[in-house]
Amino acid sequence: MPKGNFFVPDPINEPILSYAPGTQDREDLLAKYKEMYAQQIEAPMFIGGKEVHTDKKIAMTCPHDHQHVLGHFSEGDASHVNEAIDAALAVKEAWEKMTWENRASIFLKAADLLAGPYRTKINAATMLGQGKNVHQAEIDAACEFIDFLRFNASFMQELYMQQPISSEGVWNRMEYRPLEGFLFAITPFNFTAIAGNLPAAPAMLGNTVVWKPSYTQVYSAQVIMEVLKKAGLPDGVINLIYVDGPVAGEVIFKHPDFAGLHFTGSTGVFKALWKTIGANLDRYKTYPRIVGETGGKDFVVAHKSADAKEVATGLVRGSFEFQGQKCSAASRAYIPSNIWEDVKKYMVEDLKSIKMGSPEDPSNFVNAVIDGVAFKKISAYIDEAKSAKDVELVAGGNYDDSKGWFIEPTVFEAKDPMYKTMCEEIFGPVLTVHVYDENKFEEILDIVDATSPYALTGAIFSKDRYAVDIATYKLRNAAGNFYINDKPTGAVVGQQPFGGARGSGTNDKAGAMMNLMRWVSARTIKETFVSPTDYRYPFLG
Ligand SMILES: NC(=O)c1ccc[n+]([C@@H]2O[C@H](COP(=O)([O-])OP(=O)(O)OC[C@H]3O[C@@H](n4cnc5c(N)ncnc54)[C@H](O)[C@@H]3O)[C@@H](O)[C@H]2O)c1
Ligand SMILES: N[C@@H](CCC=O)C(=O)O
Repeated sequence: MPKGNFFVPDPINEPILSYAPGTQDREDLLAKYKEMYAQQIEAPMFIGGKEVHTDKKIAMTCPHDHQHVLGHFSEGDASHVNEAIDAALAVKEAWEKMTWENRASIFLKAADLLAGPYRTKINAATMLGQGKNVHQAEIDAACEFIDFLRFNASFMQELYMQQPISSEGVWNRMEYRPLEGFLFAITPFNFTAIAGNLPAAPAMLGNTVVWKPSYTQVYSAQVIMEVLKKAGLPDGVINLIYVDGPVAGEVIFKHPDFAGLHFTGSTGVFKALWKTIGANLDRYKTYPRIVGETGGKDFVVAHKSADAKEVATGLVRGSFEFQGQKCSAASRAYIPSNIWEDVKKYMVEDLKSIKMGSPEDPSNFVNAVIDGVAFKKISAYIDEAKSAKDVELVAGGNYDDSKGWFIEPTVFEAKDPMYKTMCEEIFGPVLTVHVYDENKFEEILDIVDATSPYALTGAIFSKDRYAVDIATYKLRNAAGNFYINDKPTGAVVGQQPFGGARGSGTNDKAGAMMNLMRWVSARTIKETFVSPTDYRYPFLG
């Protein structure tokens, strides 16, 4: 047992490597990419101590080269879900008894493995399987994931230090127990860091987890599991299953030991899961914790005092990095009439210079969208907008799925601020701009606030401080992450804790102590040093 108050190393954000031409880092990463491209892997599920292969093999392909197979993963069924739950419950007691510093140490080691020997592998896997360019892979799969692990260890320590006061003769203590039961982590395709963090954060606090990633993120999920095992994570603490969502849900949400859901994905799926959990409430031993970070329809509003070049740059990066497949991506913009022509000119110039293609060529700013389903959905929005009345195509608008799922960064101008692509989450490289009368700033803020059911991210560009102040107040419920004179993407762990409200989620802020608090159930312990031996009140004599 520990004899000392231990402190984890102070976390600092993992430095982002530049991968500039001529650097060794770039050479190493591209060599790893080529090596992995040429391989074929067989990806098993990880249940308890076992690598589980099944007869049902599903191909993993590259978004930019959809006929190229990276390997196959084994799909499981309800029996594997049950095995994963049993494995999680079997090791629960041993894992929650492990001292917190030993749990922390495993995840800190995983962070160092990712920062060092596994950096190229996790980045290359994310480029190949999810279609990220070098920079987007680096800020996600390496840096953000490393930050989640290191900062969460520090937040865990801080959480444990929150203790009640004690009065004379008494020692009050707060014990942060893991939840009673197992947790279910369901993760999206678009961020390797989120996929890793959703099972890792509750596990760090002593919980055991069943983790179901998106089928289009399995390739990098394998690397995550490899790293966690290499770091010493005991078997059964995180059980990785490749099972269809509804099949997994059918087993998990009926299980009496289901204790919590850590979800990131679309709003529709999250609402359906919440309803299922509600309908099964009487089956559970405890009230399950439900954390979900979901969709967005993220905005950029410019004031008439804004700098047109800054706005255009914020829009190009905020809307089109990773093909707009960020929950935070700018997808609706409100530009005042006095600067629109300049903003348009700069954006069109930038978009003409943008190259689209394979992530293997780091000069390709834009790569392919994730899969055929996304391609069809996004291109249908584009086709509809192209033929809509009062909607003008400003840039892009073409797409091609002959080799990969490529869609040009596309900008529309809509006269109606409530036009469909101003309101609905498209989750692709499509930005719609509404140009407003430069003297109707406050009116446009009301429209921004009322347009969408989401409230994830948003930005105001302005040189006028009164305008910044008004927007910050009027849009206080319209975004969980609000940016002043910056694009609405790229939150950094420890700096901009991330999450939205309204239809965008429970806003438990990934990468903050707030999130960790959802994975513990506190027990208050009062110890009296000298117990009373007379029931009578002293003043009664
Ligand atoms: N707010 C955030 O922090 C955040 C971050 C990343 C992505 N997102 C959102 O995620 C979405 C994109 O990711 P996606 O396409 O992977 O989302 P998705 O909702 O399609 O899938 C997310 C996960 O849910 C699973 N799933 C789907 N239906 C299920 C069911 N019935 N039962 C159980 N599991 C089920 C999927 O297999 C996947 O693992 C966008 O809406 C985006 O805004 C939000
Ligand atoms: N945290 C990321 C978005 C995650 C969702 O896809 C950002 O801030 O851009």
